[in-house]
Amino acid sequence: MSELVEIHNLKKSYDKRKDALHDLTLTLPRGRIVGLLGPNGSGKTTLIKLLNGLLVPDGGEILIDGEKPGPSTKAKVSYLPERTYLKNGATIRELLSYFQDFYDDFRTDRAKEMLAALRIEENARIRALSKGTREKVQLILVMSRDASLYILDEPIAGVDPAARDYILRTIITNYNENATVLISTHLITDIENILDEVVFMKEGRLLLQTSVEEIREEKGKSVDAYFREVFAC
Ligand SMILES: Nc1ncnc2c1ncn2[C@@H]1O[C@H](COP(=O)(O)OP(=O)(O)OP(=O)(O)O)[C@@H](O)[C@H]1O
Repeated sequence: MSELVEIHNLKKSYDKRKDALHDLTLTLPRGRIVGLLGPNGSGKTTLIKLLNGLLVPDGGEILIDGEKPGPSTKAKVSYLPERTYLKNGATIRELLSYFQDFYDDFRTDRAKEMLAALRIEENARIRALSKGTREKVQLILVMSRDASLYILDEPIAGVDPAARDYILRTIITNYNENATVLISTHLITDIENILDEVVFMKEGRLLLQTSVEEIREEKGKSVDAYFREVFAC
């Protein structure tokens, strides 16, 4: 079976003086949880937007399950953006039905179970929720799809530490073994226990792609400690 994501010589610049992504080549296998890590401005969100078809590359190619980002890949990719996009006036129950109508692979029962575990009321309106609860709701909606690729941009930044553990467990238990989860975050210590591998980006380029096991065994370090060493200012 081919790799789930193949990226070849990808290039993107917002202005001519500097490339946000420069000749990036990367593959993501199926069935892995991958940390997309790098300092501020290294190109993580740009890559994520390109994977979701929200930006168009200036050069190179992205293939998801053999297809360029577009309507048919959108049906296979479940995306948690950096910022919340939920309609403020909607209740959670309305959002569940909206997701059910919109995505064939949405599992309402799974979403309800997670909402109940985090004691989030389905009657609540989004505008009445705290920022962290809104983020939890959004992540629950994204993880309740049976997607091939989950792309999570900073999924736990606004969530309290106790809920982080539940959310990370939710991520591990709610994706099928052929799916891949790509997680961009600066909270490396919090997530490194669930990661299979990491991609380090620097200045729009791939610096390193390796398994977490290799960092632990060969470098004798946690991913967080290794990241701090590699990117020391
Ligand atoms: N809309 C934009 N217009 C102009 N430049 C942009 C835009 N978005 C990103 N950039 C630039 O592209 C580069 C990569 O930014 P990007 O947001 O992809 O990085 P990032 O790794 O996600 O950063 P962070 O960790 O801070 O979220 C940076 O130099 C940034 O200033």
